[in-house]
Amino acid sequence: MEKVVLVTGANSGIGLALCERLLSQDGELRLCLACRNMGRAEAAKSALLTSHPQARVDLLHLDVGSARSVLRAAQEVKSRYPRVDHLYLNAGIMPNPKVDIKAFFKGLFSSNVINMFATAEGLLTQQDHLNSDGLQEVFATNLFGHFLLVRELEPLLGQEGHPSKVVWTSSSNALRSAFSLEDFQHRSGTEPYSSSKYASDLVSLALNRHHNAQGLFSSVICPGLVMTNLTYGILPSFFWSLLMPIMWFIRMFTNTLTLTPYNGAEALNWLFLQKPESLDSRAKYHSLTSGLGNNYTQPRQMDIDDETSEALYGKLLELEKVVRRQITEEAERQ
Ligand SMILES: NC(=O)C1=CN([C@@H]2O[C@H](COP(=O)(O)OP(=O)(O)OC[C@H]3O[C@@H](n4cnc5c(N)ncnc54)[C@H](OP(=O)(O)O)[C@@H]3O)[C@@H](O)[C@H]2O)C=CC1
Ligand SMILES: CC(C)CCC[C@@H](C)[C@H]1CC[C@H]2C3=C(CC[C@]12C)[C@@]1(C)CCC(=O)C[C@@H]1CC3
Repeated sequence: MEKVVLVTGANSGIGLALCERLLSQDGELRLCLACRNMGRAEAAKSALLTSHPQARVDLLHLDVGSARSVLRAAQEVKSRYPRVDHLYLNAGIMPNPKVDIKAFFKGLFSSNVINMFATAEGLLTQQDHLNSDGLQEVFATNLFGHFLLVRELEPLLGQEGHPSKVVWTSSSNALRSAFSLEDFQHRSGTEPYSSSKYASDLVSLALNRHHNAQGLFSSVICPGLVMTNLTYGILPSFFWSLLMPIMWFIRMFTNTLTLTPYNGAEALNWLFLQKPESLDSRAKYHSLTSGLGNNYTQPRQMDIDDETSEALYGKLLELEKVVRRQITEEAERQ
């Protein structure tokens, strides 16, 4: 049977580049683009079919920021496919980003300049709000919706003799300093993006602990700094044009400025080819691009521990119960 691959946030940026690369790799794939905007999903499908006319590309309506939409989409997946071989949890948002310009110029002339361009530590804040489920939107989109999707699709992930891979698009901006177990939705801070990405690193570790035996293997990747809708939302394009020469120069000293979605998808594509049992649960797989433009993937140990990972996993299971109850009660009232 052909491999089934589902990609969230597949209609643009790194997700779309991954789809292109996967189809070039394996013409037999059954590729499912899971997107919230069906117009953009159709456009992405047409683009993929232009370069791969024989490809089997399906669309799935999925808003990962809405628990109801996740449950509905998961039902649809179960009715369409007997199993899911690769589940790419790639959709993500960074709403209302603000750059601390003073910190940037201070960092630019310090020994921390490379780390600053790689992680954005101390540079970026966002303004978040509650979504219709009463959850913080960044947490709900980047983390919880994906967690719920994995929970719902468990019967399709890792069947007898067929291990499945779950891959989270995390970030180098996943920082322990932005995350707190007591405030795992990041209600009170100003770095919800960083917190949600750190949480995805923790959840991936917990999924491996709980589900490797059943054949579900979870990994996290960092695509590097890539020019996409997400990054264009951080600064006006005029600023990006000014910054580009600096970024090309910095690329001589650090390999994390991958810049194009194709390069950024390197680690996602690399993981597709690996035996799941050979992967390291505690490593983040980084897409890197050398000064000469060569792409490669490198594992780097994450700053995570079992205790925090297990505690967060427990809290997410609790929250899942609450959200499911809420949805059932609302359905009964209608
Ligand atoms: N660009 C970068 O430098 C980096 C990006 N990342 C991560 O890479 C991932 C992909 O982002 P990138 O390609 O850069 O940015 P894009 O904005 O191009 O892609 C994000 C994708 O996620 C989708 N999406 C957002 N919210 C939802 C939702 N509620 N339900 C379903 N889909 C949704 C978007 O759909 P729509 O078109 O409808 O908005 C879009 O397809 C994200 O997780 C991001 O955090 C990590 C590190 C660096
Ligand atoms: C104010 C300006 C003249 C220059 C600001 C530069 C910053 C916009 C960038 C420096 C490091 C970048 C970075 C990201 C966004 C843009 C920067 C902050 C990310 C946070 C984008 C999303 C990620 O997940 C990781 C990236 C790390 C580096």
